[in-house]
Formats: sequence, C-alpha cells, structure tokens
Amino acid sequence: MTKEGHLERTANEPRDPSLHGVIIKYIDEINPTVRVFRLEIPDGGTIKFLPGQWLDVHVPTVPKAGGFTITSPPSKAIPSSSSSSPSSPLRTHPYPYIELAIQKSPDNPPAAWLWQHPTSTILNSTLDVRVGGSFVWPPPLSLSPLRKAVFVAGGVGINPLMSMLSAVAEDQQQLSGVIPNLDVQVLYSVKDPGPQLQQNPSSVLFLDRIASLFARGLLKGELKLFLTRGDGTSSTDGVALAAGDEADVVSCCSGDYNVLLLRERISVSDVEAALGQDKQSAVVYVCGVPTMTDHLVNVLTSTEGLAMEADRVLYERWW
Ligand SMILES: NC(=O)c1ccc[n+]([C@@H]2O[C@H](COP(=O)([O-])OP(=O)(O)OC[C@H]3O[C@@H](n4cnc5c(N)ncnc54)[C@H](O)[C@@H]3O)[C@@H](O)[C@H]2O)c1
Repeated sequence: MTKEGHLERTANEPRDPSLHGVIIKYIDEINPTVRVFRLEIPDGGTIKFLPGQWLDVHVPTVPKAGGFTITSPPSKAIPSSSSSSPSSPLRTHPYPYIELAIQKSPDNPPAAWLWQHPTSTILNSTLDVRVGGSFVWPPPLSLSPLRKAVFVAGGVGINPLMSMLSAVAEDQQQLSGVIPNLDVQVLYSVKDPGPQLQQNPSSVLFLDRIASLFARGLLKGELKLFLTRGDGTSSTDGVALAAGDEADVVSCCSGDYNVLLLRERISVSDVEAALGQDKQSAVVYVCGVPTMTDHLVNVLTSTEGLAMEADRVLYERWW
C-alpha cells in the first residue's frame, strides 16, 4: 500500500489560512538521523500556534508541502520585546523562531531537501509555512480536575510533546498558570544508541532538554527513558539484558539530573504506574510508532483495559 502524503493524510485537520515566510537560521545535526532546524520569523513578525501543532512546509523546488511538527513552545515565536510576552527564564531569544526536528527520510521530498549536504547550501533559505493540527496542549478545560499529565513518546513522536513540555514548564512558572502544580510523567522510548548515550545524552533527541526542565524544577514529576534493541517491529525488542551489566541511569544536564533507564518497550503497565491513583484527574498524551499508539490508546480507553475517559487520552496518528 502506498503511504499517503502529509497533505492527503491531514486533509480534514484544521489549518490556519495564513502562509508565513520563515528563514532557516540554524541547523543542528544531533545524530545521523535527526536534524533540528531553527526557522526565524522575520521583521518582528509572529506565528500563532498551540503546542503540538505542525507546519505545512513548502521548500524551494518541491511542489508539495511536507508536514513537520513544531518542537518549540509558542512563546519563542513572539518577539522578545513584545509586551504580550510575559517574563520567564525560558523566553529569552534573540529573534522569534519556530523549531522543527526532522528525521532523515530520502523518500519524503521536503525532508530530503532539508537533509542536503552541506548544511550551508540551505542556510538562510526561505520556506513558506502554515500552521495546522488538532493534537494540542492544553487539553480541553472541561477535563477538570487536572492534576497529572502523562506524556508517552516513541522515537520522533517526542516532537509535539517537546513543545508541550516546554509550554507546561512556562505555565508552571506563572503565578496565574492555567494548570497549577501539575504532576508531569514522561515515558520516552528510543532505540538504544549504545555507549554514546552515556558519553553524549544529547544524541537522544531532546533528552537533555527535557531533563533540564526537571533539573531546574520547571517541571515536577519524573522522566524515564526506555531503551530497545532491534528494528522496532518485534515484541521481543528490549529483552532484558543480564542483570547488572549496564547503567540504570543516564546522567544529563552536566550531571545535574539522572534519568532512569529501562531496557524494555513501554507497556500499558508503565502508563498505569505513571497514572497511579490519578486516572480520573489525569490526561495521557501518546505520540509515536503506529502499533504502540494504537495499542496503548485502545487498552487505556477500553472497558476491559484501564477504562479511562476517552477525552483524557489524546494521541496523534502520524500515518
Ligand atoms: N511529529 C512527528 O514527527 C511524529 C508525530 C507522531 C508520530 N510520529 C511517528 O513516530 C514514529 C517514530 O519513528 P522512529 O523512527 O523515531 O521510531 P523507532 O522505530 O525508532 O521507534 C521508537 C521506539 O518505539 C518503540 N516501539 C516500536 N513499536 C512499539 C510498540 N508496539 N510498543 C511499544 N514500543 C514500541 C521502539 O522499540 C523504539 O524504542 C514514526 O512512526 C512517525 O510516523 C512522528
């Protein structure tokens, strides 16, 4: 079966009418498969969006737009001097921007264009972007009370959750935050990068950035990293190794925060443990590999499973 393109897949999703020109100002190749892009919004402009939304991205020479999730929080897209930008340690930036993390994907023409070598060939290029999508933070305010948010990510499914976590951290710093004292649980699964994880935790997309939100007390709760082996298709991924032969934490933020490591796939019981007694006052956001998302959402919401209210389980089907 041919995989649908982004525009076909999202044809029924909400989309902003405005198209904005943005400039590629910075590219960071954080590992061999993911590049992080910072797109400047020129002329003191701003682009409004909610954490979790994506962009239609029109790159030069490719007729059809690609779809890439925004990884920065909305505050970064507001000029620093703007009076509408409340003061916060997370809000300082030299120019308004939107950040994207793009997986290497030769079969996806816009991604292939953004993966040209060397990066200098595309720096300072202008792209046209449009905001869209309905997988967003905050959840509907009707979901009261809200004491806990569990974020479950598989691989690059961390992208929308990164924007959400940054926005939650900013909200927690405001005296009049939308959801005060939120307990945040992050379950993040990636293919084991091997020894370089301990040497360079930043090689796992956004691991150090999320750890730093917890280390600085901007988020209250816990971050767990699940490491798997294999190609991600087998249920035997991440079969436990001999006890005691590898570290059970990874030290992030220059030693300020230890992330707990689990060498297995994320399972329903992990989400259940993260929910604790708060099933009726929590939301769960799931974003990742199709089989993971479908299975978790199904068991979390079905009466034979955890029987959570469907409104409290939010997910993105990125396929
Ligand atoms: N905005 C985005 O970029 C975005 C949004 C939503 C979903 N996605 C999707 O996220 C996926 C991530 O791709 P990737 O290459 O980074 O992932 P990957 O293949 O590297 O897998 C990520 C992790 O998920 C685990 N996993 C796989 N199947 C599982 C299952 N059934 N149950 C539990 N864990 C499972 C893997 O073992 C691995 O640890 C893609 O399918 C993509 O379409 C992306």
